[in-house]
Amino acid sequence: MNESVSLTDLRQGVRPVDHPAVRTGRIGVLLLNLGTPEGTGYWPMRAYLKEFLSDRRVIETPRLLWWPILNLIILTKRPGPKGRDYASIWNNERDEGPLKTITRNQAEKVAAHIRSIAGDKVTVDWAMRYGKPEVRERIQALLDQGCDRILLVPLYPQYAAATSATACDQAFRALMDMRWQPTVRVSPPYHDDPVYIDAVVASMKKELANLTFEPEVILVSFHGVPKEYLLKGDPYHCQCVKTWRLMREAFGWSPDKFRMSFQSRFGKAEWLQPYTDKTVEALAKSGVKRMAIVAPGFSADCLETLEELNGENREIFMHNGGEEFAYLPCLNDSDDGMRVINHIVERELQGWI
Ligand SMILES: C=CC1=C(C)c2cc3[nH]c(cc4nc(cc5[nH]c(cc1n2)c(C)c5CCC(=O)O)C(CCC(=O)O)=C4C)c(C)c3C=C
Ligand SMILES: [Fe+2]
Ligand SMILES: [Fe+2]
Repeated sequence: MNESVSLTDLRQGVRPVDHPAVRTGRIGVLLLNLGTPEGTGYWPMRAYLKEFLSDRRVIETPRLLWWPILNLIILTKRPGPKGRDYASIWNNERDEGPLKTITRNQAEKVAAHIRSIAGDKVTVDWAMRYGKPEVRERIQALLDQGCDRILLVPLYPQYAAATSATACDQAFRALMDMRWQPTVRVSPPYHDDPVYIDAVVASMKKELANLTFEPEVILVSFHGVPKEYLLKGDPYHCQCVKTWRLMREAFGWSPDKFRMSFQSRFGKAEWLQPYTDKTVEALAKSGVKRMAIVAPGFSADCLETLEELNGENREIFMHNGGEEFAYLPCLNDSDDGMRVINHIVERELQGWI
């Protein structure tokens, strides 16, 4: 080793001749979301569903049982109809799913915010657990820019093993091969953070004020998971209930007017209840004529909100006697939404910037 290089030289980028060049000293922030197919045709849909539904954090069924169900049934039958659903919400201008467009916008806005408070030493990027941009590739890009500290930000207010944990697994899998790993922080779930609750409530109030009718019922719908995951100790259910309770208290509505439910059931097993579609149908059949639905568990609008809630559930409501239905959008990259993500990133970077 060349011992003639002083500490000052090292700080200025001078290195002993036998040392490899390494860039250090920067901080990376990586926003993580779920992912979306690369296209709406059969093959991109199949590739997306295969990656998603092969994840053991998502499907906990023993592999020997799951493999034939996935490969022989689901990956044959599901890509076609689901591709058509995606086509109905696709961002044709950018040729991508809305989840991707919105997550990119969120990352750009966080980058501008962090630059305004910390200058130029932080790089903000984004990645998807399934599909592109890949987590491994974006972590490498941060390292290439000299980020030796990385903050991972799973964009899920409520923690679930099937979402937050698997996003982090993917990041840690990338780090597994590295000799010189960056220092890593993970931001916590924010289901009861007052900044998040205030933002969701403020955004809903603005949307409600623009409606031409006053809903008799507001339904707060969260993505479901199999009930078994709750029984095995996943905190997701309780975090959803707490979010709903805090929102309800902020609105001052009673639990029969401000309801909660779980959507997107998949397969035959029991999922968290009450189910959104059954709740919407029951509300309409019980004589409710005007309702609004909101999905605060999604940080960005996507298939599950734009097509399932604003499409399928609207139809269920109208078909069963409902007259007015409003879907209230997710926080997305709105000012209210960015207040939440900026707050989390700024707080979790403390001590680094
Ligand atoms: C089958 C198991 C699934 C579990 C468990 C699950 C949990 C879960 N998912 C989200 C958020 C999203 N899911 C989205 C789509 C989607 N989800 C599943 C299955 C499970 N999700 C599938 C198969 C799909 C693809 C569409 C379909 O074939 O039905 C999306 C939308 C992505 C997009 O591109 O728009 C989101 C977001 C959460 C939050 C969650 C558990 C807490
Ligand atoms: Fe899902
Ligand atoms: Fe619970």
